[in-house]
Amino acid sequence: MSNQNVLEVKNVDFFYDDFQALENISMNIEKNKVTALIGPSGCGKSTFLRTINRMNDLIEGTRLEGNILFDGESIYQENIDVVNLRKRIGMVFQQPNPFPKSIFENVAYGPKIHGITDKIKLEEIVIESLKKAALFDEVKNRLDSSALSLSGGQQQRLCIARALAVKPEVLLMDEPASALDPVATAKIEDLIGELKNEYSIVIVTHSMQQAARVSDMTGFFLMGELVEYDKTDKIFENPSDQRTEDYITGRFG
Ligand SMILES: Nc1ncnc2c1ncn2[C@@H]1O[C@H](COP(=O)(O)OP(=O)(O)OP(=O)(O)O)[C@@H](O)[C@H]1O
Repeated sequence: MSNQNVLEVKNVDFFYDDFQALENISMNIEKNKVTALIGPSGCGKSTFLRTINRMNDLIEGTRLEGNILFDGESIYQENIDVVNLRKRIGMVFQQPNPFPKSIFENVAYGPKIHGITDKIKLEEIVIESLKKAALFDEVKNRLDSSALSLSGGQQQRLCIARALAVKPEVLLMDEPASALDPVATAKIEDLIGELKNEYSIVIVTHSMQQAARVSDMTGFFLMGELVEYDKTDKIFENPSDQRTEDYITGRFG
């Protein structure tokens, strides 16, 4: 395999009981790039995102066929350590969901679970993660305040800091800015641009403008299929498939 691909998705079918939500998805996700997943509501973007760190395992009656390789190794092989997989492939959700604890404790939580107890080490990780999430300057004097006292945009950056604290390689983001105002959204988008130097990012977004602004690669999903996957410029300027063109020009969806 080429080492520029952090993930290789191979012929993935996905079912919720009898309902097939994904059909024969294959795509390579490149290292240190931002990959955007777009498409109309219900086309399977979030389902697909959750197959990448096996979050769908938590939903009863689901089944996956095909395979996903992460760093060349199947994440669907038996006996895989799913907790470790989710440490390496972190996730940020649509609604900021900080714990009702202090800012510090939110970020320290993951490292603590993974066995780090040394106070100085924890403090280092918290500060570094808050800096990487472009939040440190805004909260450095109130690390012991409740995370719930932060604005929505700050809470989302805190959730990003929390995800970064366990040193993931991939960051999955499911519409991370859709609950935020334009200023907070712009901050998240700037942050994504920074983070790709160090992480590989896969982002689901309803906003084609956002996909065009932040991503290197874009995949267009329609009714469970990956219709087209290419460089973002190509998708938005000269798509190969008529259905992609119809979608990006607003003719449906
Ligand atoms: N837990 C579930 N159980 C059963 N069906 C589900 C479940 N989650 C999603 N689905 C179905 O799978 C299909 C894909 O849903 P998914 O949420 O992945 O789409 P999406 O493209 O992310 O949509 P949106 O943009 O609205 O979030 C839909 O038909 C949806 O109804």
